[in-house]
Amino acid sequence: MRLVQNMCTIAEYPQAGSASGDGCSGGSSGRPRLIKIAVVGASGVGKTALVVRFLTKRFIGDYERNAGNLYSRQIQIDGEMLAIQVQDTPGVQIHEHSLDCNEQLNRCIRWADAVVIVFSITDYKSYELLSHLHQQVRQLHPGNRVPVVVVANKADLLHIKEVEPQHGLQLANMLGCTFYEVSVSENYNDVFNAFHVLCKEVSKQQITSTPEKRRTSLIPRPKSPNMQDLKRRFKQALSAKVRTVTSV
Ligand SMILES: Nc1nc2c(ncn2[C@@H]2O[C@H](COP(=O)(O)OP(=O)(O)OP(=O)(O)O)[C@@H](O)[C@H]2O)c(=O)[nH]1
Repeated sequence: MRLVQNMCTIAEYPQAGSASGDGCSGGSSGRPRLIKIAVVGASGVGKTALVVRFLTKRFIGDYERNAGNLYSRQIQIDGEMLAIQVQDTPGVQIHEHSLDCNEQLNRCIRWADAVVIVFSITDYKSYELLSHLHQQVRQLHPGNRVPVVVVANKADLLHIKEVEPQHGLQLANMLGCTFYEVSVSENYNDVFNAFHVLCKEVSKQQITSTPEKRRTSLIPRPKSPNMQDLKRRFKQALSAKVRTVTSV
């Protein structure tokens, strides 16, 4: 859902595509490194609430349907300032046993360095979407282990739960994802931790795959010139020249 109230603390970008596309700007240019995160899941599971909570620490319960907004924030991780962009996405649905993914959602997933898949413990259908969404992420990033975090939201509504949090954990483990059970409405720390862990993982990946690092690990360093050898060769060349001159 989209925020009804105007959030001036958050820089909002008009289009996901307008952001720097390499996912690793900054570094040598002095700008903070960029980490792009897409938040996906069924409608009404609390995606916007989660993003807003992470960005502003506040829980705002009044939303209208989300058209897909991009927000940004800078956070410090392990002493390094990182620019985080979070893409909120419209809710997805299952259509005849397969994911009803529109091009906008696919674009967001392709754009992202990491993905948060959200479901609500009060909505079994949103839980069923989890493995479909995970598969979609893997398909859109072939050969690339994009970090994925699974967030089970609305933990404060245990009395109307349709999914055992334990089942969410088991499925996330099976898919190789980190799992967080949170209540966006009641707890900021769990929300922050989920994003923090994700950012750390992406950051680690970016650092180990920067061109400079790759180049230095692949290309052997040229040997430093051996001065003794150079002197010997210079002497040889000189004496050959002297020999030629005296023979003339
Ligand atoms: N009780 C409770 N309500 C929550 C929590 N998180 C979100 N909500 C409520 O759930 C409703 C849906 O939240 P949104 O953040 O708009 O959900 P969404 O996934 O962005 O929805 P779409 O835009 O339709 O995709 C809102 O009324 C929120 O106030 C939570 O942790 N606990």
